[in-house]
Amino acid sequence: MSTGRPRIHLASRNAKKIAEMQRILREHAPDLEVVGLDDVAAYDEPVEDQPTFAGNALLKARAGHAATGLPTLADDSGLCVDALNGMPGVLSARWAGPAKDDAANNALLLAQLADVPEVRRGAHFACAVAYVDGPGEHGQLVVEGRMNGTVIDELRGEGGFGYDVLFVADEHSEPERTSAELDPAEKDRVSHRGRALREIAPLVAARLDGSV
Ligand SMILES: O=P(O)(O)OP(=O)(O)OP(=O)(O)OC[C@H]1O[C@@H](n2cnc3c(O)ncnc32)[C@H](O)[C@@H]1O
Ligand SMILES: [Mg+2]
Repeated sequence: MSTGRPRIHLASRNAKKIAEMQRILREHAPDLEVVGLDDVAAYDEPVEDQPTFAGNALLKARAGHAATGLPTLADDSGLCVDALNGMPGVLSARWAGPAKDDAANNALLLAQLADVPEVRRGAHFACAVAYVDGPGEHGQLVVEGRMNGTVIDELRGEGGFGYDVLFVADEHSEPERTSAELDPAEKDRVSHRGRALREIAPLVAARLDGSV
């Protein structure tokens, strides 16, 4: 049922990512009514085959907009590890195989970094958020956010998702807490996703308002 509020489609299959996106959007664009992939008719979702986060986020947002006719937001994100030349990067979700299993991904990353000393365990999370509401370049917006930190050598914490149990953001290194040990609001404040969504939320709100 329509609430009269501007509606936006969030094209993601990752429930925990969606929860983060919704809570950040709620704070920074409270008027938006968000609908998820489960609320719209099924459509062929694209293969995420682009070399960049921005490229994949745009693929997902374009496909979502084409299928639903709704303004669509999509996030593509991942962990880029210095000692692995930026991998897993855009391959983060499927690092240990097509099952997209967080525990298997973390176990593989830990094994790959087993001999890497702490001083060389730098990494960052990257997030591109794409918004599409029409054809061509002027029907789209893309922003990017980043969170710098370190990959530790054990799993710690119960919150968050994905690689959060292995990652200590620079802002939370003293005392050391992984992203999975932070309150949701603490993670959002420093996270790649929080930064990208806080940048795009007012731009999206203005476009939905018709003021740009
Ligand atoms: O593509 P959608 O349907 O949105 O869902 P997905 O889980 O496949 O999402 P991505 O393709 O963007 O892959 C992102 C992966 O990167 C990791 N990741 C991204 N953001 C993260 C975060 O905030 N904390 C921990 N891991 C994260 C995690 O493994 C995700 O599955
Ligand atoms: Mg994906």
